[in-house]
Amino acid sequence: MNGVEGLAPYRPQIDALRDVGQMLWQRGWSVGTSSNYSVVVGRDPLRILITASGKDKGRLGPDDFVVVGDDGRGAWPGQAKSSAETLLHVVAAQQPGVGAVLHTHSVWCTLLSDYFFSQGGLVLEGYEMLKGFAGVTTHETRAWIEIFENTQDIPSLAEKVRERMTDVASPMKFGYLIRKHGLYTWGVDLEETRRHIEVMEFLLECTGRKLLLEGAISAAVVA
Ligand SMILES: CSCCC(=O)C(=O)COP(=O)(O)O
Ligand SMILES: [Zn+2]
Repeated sequence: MNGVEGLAPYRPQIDALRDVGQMLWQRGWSVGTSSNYSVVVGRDPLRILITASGKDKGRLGPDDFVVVGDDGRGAWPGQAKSSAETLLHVVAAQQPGVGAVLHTHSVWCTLLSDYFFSQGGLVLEGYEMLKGFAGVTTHETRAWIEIFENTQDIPSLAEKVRERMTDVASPMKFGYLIRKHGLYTWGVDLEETRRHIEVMEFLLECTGRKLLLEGAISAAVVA
């Protein structure tokens, strides 16, 4: 079996990820080859279909994907190099109820992840759109979105993320930010994860624009 022959059983999932890539690129959240996407295609052993590294996410080709196992390595030889951030997908996919992971690099995520970094995270609260997150039934919800320092040491970041996703007392829900880098979200399947990323991006943009508005109003009051 050569590198891409093994992808044949996963054509429906590949097509779905290509569509998501086009949408996220059009929204401006996955430009310049940034971002990576995955879906779980097997359990026992874990198998994740993930984007190959360095590809234009708005124009993903049918062979721009890799199937990896829980060590983040190709499940068979000869495949392309998987995303540089593969282990962040593996850690999320290893958690119960996670069937897909999407990572984006929007302008608002990049700026807010730096602005709120010293506070360890940011709060999303009071917005009706919070009900777009699975299990949330009221706008009177307080979602804490954690921010991790950016690093090129992905195995070490993956361990930090694992600790917070498996924290029994208060596990991270919905997603997290990486400072000056981007957003990771997950869900039971690609449909739910796509909704989560749209909701998260919407709420982060609200947070950023509100800060700008408040700044403009206080400047006007002073003047
Ligand atoms: C210009 S994108 C820098 C790398 C990155 O953060 C990313 O999301 C894409 O990396 P990949 O290896 O998955 O293509
Ligand atoms: Zn990234």
